[in-house]
Amino acid sequence: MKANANEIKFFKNRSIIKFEGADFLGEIGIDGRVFKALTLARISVGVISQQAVENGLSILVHEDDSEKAVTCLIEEFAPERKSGKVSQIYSINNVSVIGFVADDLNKILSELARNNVFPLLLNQNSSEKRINIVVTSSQDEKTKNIIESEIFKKPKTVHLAIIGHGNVGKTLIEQVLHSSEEIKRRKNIHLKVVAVANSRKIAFNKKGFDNTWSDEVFAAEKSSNVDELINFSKENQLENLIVVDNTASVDFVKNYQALAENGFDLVSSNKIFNTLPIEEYRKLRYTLNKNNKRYLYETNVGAGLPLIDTIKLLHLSGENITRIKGVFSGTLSYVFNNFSLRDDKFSTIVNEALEKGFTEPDPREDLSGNDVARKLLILARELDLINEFSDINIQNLVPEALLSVSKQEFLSRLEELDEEYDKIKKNQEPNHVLRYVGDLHGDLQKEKGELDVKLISVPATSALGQLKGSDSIFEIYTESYGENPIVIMGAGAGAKVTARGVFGDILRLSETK
Ligand SMILES: NC(=O)C1=CN([C@@H]2O[C@H](COP(=O)(O)OP(=O)(O)OC[C@H]3O[C@@H](n4cnc5c(N)ncnc54)[C@H](O)[C@@H]3O)[C@@H](O)[C@H]2O)C=CC1
Ligand SMILES: N[C@@H](CC=O)C(=O)O
Repeated sequence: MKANANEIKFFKNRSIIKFEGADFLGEIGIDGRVFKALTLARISVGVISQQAVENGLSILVHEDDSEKAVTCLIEEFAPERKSGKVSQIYSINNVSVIGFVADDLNKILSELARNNVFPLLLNQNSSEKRINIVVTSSQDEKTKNIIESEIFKKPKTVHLAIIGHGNVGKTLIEQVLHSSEEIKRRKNIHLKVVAVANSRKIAFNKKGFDNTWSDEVFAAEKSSNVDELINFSKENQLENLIVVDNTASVDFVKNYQALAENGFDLVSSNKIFNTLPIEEYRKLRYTLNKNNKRYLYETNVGAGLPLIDTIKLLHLSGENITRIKGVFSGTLSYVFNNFSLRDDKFSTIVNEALEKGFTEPDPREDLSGNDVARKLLILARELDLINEFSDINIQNLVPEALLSVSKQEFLSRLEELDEEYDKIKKNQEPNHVLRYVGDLHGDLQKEKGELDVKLISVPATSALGQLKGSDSIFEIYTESYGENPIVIMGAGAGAKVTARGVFGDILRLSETK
């Protein structure tokens, strides 16, 4: 029988009466006495479920009748309670019942489970495919929405919380708002941005933000706090939750665990989590598995380039990756591509990269080599290597004296780097250019690989030497491909390409939700 729009029934304010006993198997007349007692008390009975294994009965009644139902059963079964045959009679209040007809109950149950909804009661009339499920009232609207979108093929609503609305986050929100109608039409997915946060405050809009989102964030009064986000998602019973971390924050990643435990899938352009000590890295993966949640971070390396997925697939399919090297930083690509060819000062070009939105919030993260080192470590861990950040040999381009000053002071003293880099440029062999490279090598079948991050001088005619703009290049050497690496090249930084990559991760999660 086909599902039909008229067949969803929704009743709030119900209670489950639980009747539990030690061993009723083979006992005749118990059920009859239960129903007779309830009938004499003029209590109307709804969904009934019999738990053969635990030897119990669950009966749905209106919540106004719940106390009376428990009392009349306690009276009826006084002797059995005394002998211990009936162990417990009690009620679970604040539940709702949803009745529907579905062709594929398993699909619905798995969608509900993915959203942390586990029915308290379920009964099914197999010939009619009619199902009644009982859930706690704090999840009833969410349950109804999920069932409706499954059986009536209504657009599936995916609720997005965007954390960080700087270069990448702001562009992402604009891209989502711009494409949401098209995605609804083509994919039957309704993307709603319901929360936007920065380091100070968080704004919510249950209906979904529109183009005035930044005014709403400006006017928001709630302080930026993940508990606010979790409470908001619960109070509003939001299904299909994704949190998107577009910060570079060391603090925000500490919330991933709690978010996964509270029903959120995760997407991140922030690289910090994947470079934490391996124990913490593994702990989140364990929590994700346990809670049936996913974490995607394609933009962690190579911005919008399809790098992590490619490496994951190669590795998963058994291909032996023997080395990965290249220019991993869009910022340092831009800086050295331009500095090598132009007569401008090093500081001028670094400032340009900053203005173009290629750098990390603090550009010293790029110039110190930390950002490239993180990317290298993320790739190493995709290959199941257990390297730590401290294993990486990093050539830091920031002078010691500027490492611990404020970002503003660093930027105002940037010209102090000019003389040094001018010298390095001039000391190269003829027709050579500077490139800042990452190299993962060694025996990658062992527990750990060798990770080097350094500034080198290469012939201008080489593959690295011909790099342009802010392009990154990744050479992936594998056993099957021999000496000719798989090469992935393209914009390695920039708000638009990165936001597009984050958007891709959101869609990937939404489609499998
Ligand atoms: N710019 C690029 O080309 C690429 C950037 N990324 C990554 O994207 C992330 C964001 O970069 P941008 O947008 O350029 O940075 P940004 O500095 O422009 O924006 C960062 C945003 O995060 C917010 N924020 C910081 N700490 C927070 C916290 N604890 N809680 C809530 N919000 C917080 C800030 O208020 C700001 O809105 C970084 O992790 C970066 O590594 C990744 C690939 C490419
Ligand atoms: N600052 C980074 C941004 C992308 O990860 C870079 O320049 O590559």
